[in-house]
Amino acid sequence: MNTTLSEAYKAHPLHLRDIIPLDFSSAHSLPDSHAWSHSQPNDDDYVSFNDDASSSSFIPIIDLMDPNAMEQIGHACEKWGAFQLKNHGIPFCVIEDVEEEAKRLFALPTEQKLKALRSPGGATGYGRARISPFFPKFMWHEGFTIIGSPSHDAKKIWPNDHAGFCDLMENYEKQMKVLAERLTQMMFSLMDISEEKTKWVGASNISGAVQLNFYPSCPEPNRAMGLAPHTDTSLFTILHQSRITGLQIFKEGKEWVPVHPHPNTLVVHTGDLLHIISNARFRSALHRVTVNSTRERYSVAYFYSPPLDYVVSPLVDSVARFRDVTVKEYIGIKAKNFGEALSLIST
Ligand SMILES: O=C(O)CCC(=O)C(=O)O
Ligand SMILES: [Fe+2]
Repeated sequence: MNTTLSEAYKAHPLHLRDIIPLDFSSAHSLPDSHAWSHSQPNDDDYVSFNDDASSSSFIPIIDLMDPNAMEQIGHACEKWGAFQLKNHGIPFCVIEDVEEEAKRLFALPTEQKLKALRSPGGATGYGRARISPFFPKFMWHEGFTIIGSPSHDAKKIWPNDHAGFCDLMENYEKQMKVLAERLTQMMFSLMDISEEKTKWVGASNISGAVQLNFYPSCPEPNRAMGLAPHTDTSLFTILHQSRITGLQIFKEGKEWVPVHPHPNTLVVHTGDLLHIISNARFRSALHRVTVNSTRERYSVAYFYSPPLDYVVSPLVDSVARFRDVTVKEYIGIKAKNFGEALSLIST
């Protein structure tokens, strides 16, 4: 069982108030604790998706079977820090089954979900987004984090009926890992990184996690926030989003752009660790999630990172913009300093 990523969070315990979500099923108005001061745009503020729209307005959709996929991925990671991926090889039914299990989980009564509440020093189970302590207001969101086997947490929720959930999640994690390895090899070959330095790819002790996200429909979506702006701590993240728009990427430090869901495509975000390894060539994507008044939204994120003791450093020939840091150390810096983490390790 891979519990390594949990180790990195033990030293950074959270207060229970930053872990226990609101009981959204009984929230018929927006409590002050969840009311963000300024108006949040939602997807109604954007023109609906249209394939003819200017290609520079939407993150690129890349076909993994395209002979030029690697170059396209490089370009997307430089410009956007994100892309959508089709023909990725993960069977549709695998993704659909995981989304169904996420729906089954989040539809449970609050007291049943709270049985698997993340412990203050823990990394897995049910709870608010980990970034909650860094914002003055809470988010319109519930999450469930899985590292390795989810059986320990799932058993608390479904004492006699957790095997199906666990099998589907473990299979999803396994399949995502294979895809992540393929993408890592592509990104590393774009940067001319030698095989000597990428021996960890394919190892069993990589740091991987699956995050199930639920955004209930919200009585005042324009004053609420699904997930506040953040970058992922991972090397990169592979995300499945349900058919509801909500995810937005901050493009080139200028504007929020919606990432509209497309059937059978996965979203890939560059994370902080790839930002460091590429010496800021591949930028970690600042992203956030908006909510809406009528539709619930689900997403499933797979975070992929090297083993905890791997030393992350810029693996390019130019002057290094970041100092060396182990994955575990960087997770600690991010857990304490959030948005300042990259600048704290800048040279
Ligand atoms: O729900 C989404 O689309 C994004 C989720 C996300 O950013 C995360 O889990 O880190
Ligand atoms: Fe994220």
